[in-house]
Amino acid sequence: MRVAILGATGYGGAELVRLLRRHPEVTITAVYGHSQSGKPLAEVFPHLMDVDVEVEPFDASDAAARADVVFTATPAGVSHTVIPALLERGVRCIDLSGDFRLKRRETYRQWYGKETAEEALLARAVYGLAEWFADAVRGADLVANPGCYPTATLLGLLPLVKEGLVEDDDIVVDAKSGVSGAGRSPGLATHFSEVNENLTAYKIGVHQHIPEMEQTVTAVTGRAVRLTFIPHLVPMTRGILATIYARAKAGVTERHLREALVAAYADKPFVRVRPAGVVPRTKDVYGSNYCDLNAFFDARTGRAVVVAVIDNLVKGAAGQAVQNLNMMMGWPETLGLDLGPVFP
Ligand SMILES: NC(=O)C1=CN([C@@H]2O[C@H](COP(=O)(O)OP(=O)(O)OC[C@H]3O[C@@H](n4cnc5c(N)ncnc54)[C@H](OP(=O)(O)O)[C@@H]3O)[C@@H](O)[C@H]2O)C=CC1
Ligand SMILES: CC(=O)N[C@@H](CCC(=O)OP(=O)(O)O)C(=O)O
Repeated sequence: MRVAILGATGYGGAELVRLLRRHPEVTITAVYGHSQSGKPLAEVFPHLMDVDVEVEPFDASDAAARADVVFTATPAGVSHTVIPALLERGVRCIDLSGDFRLKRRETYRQWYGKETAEEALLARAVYGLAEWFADAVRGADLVANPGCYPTATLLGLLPLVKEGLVEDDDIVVDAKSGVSGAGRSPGLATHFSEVNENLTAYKIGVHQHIPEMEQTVTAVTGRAVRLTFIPHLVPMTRGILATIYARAKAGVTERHLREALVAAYADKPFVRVRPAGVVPRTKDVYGSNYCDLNAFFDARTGRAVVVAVIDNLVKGAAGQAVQNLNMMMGWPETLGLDLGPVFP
């Protein structure tokens, strides 16, 4: 299978190269960039020095001639301008950005402050939360790979709301991300001396992942929900930890909560429900496609608590995108993703 990557000079794109070059069914036939076109990829990323490809300017006809599948790992507002031309030429697409995740154009406009695709194309896109929408992903020609925060949050939350173990009206998600979640472009918000030994909440109540999470809870439960979601920037490179709080329904105990997680992910190779009482940590999944989860019950306040961790660049981006490719192609879900976590 011939694949091309647009945005290969970014963190998500580089991580796709790292994973796909070892994938037994895949050949990377082209990598496209933006401002760094013309350079060898190894010059942009010395850790990929044995990958002998040059970064090229993107052209849809060229990509369609050279690839069966194109991954787009571009900033918000870009992929919706290139994917229609690829689909018209019969190329299947997996988009790592937010452009095709929300079903309503107006919602995207409101939360991203940009334009995106026509609603017919948004309807055609399958939301690639692989553990929950496998059947739809199998037949898809356009997959919207989930956001990093929604991946961790939804994997933890969906089993509880689906089984009706918690009230829908008071869900709070407190999430922390490493700085690579902000991408490679330098900026004041990610400047070492301002991030190091610092901890900050940001985009309180206005983060663009809020409608994605709400839309997906509704898709699974049929019920409208409003989530409080507060992201934080943590002075580490990779990793997301989401702590989800919700009022448990009467009679619900930690055993019920954990049983719901175990049942939801019994045959899912990348979700690991930890033994009772064990708190997942970001280093337990670093560099891997795992999401580690556990549920707890705060009996004093009646709150269910779920802790979920992922590597934002793997399960939160490139790893989940490869998982989606495997499912689209009917290959084993784990192909090319046998990555043990790096510890410590
Ligand atoms: N980082 C993460 O943990 C996650 C990221 N995502 C999403 O994935 C996408 C990529 O993220 P990430 O890799 O972190 O971002 P980066 O900023 O690291 O990389 C963005 C890439 O897109 C290219 N690019 C920038 N502008 C344009 C343009 N106008 N047209 C074509 N290409 C362009 C950049 O090229 P150049 O070299 O010129 O800058 C670079 O290759 C984003 O939408 C992000 O929100 C999703 C989940 C997790
Ligand atoms: C730490 C950090 O800044 N994280 C980014 C993650 C954004 C992202 O991945 O964007 P989309 O999924 O919407 O494309 C943020 O919070 O905006």
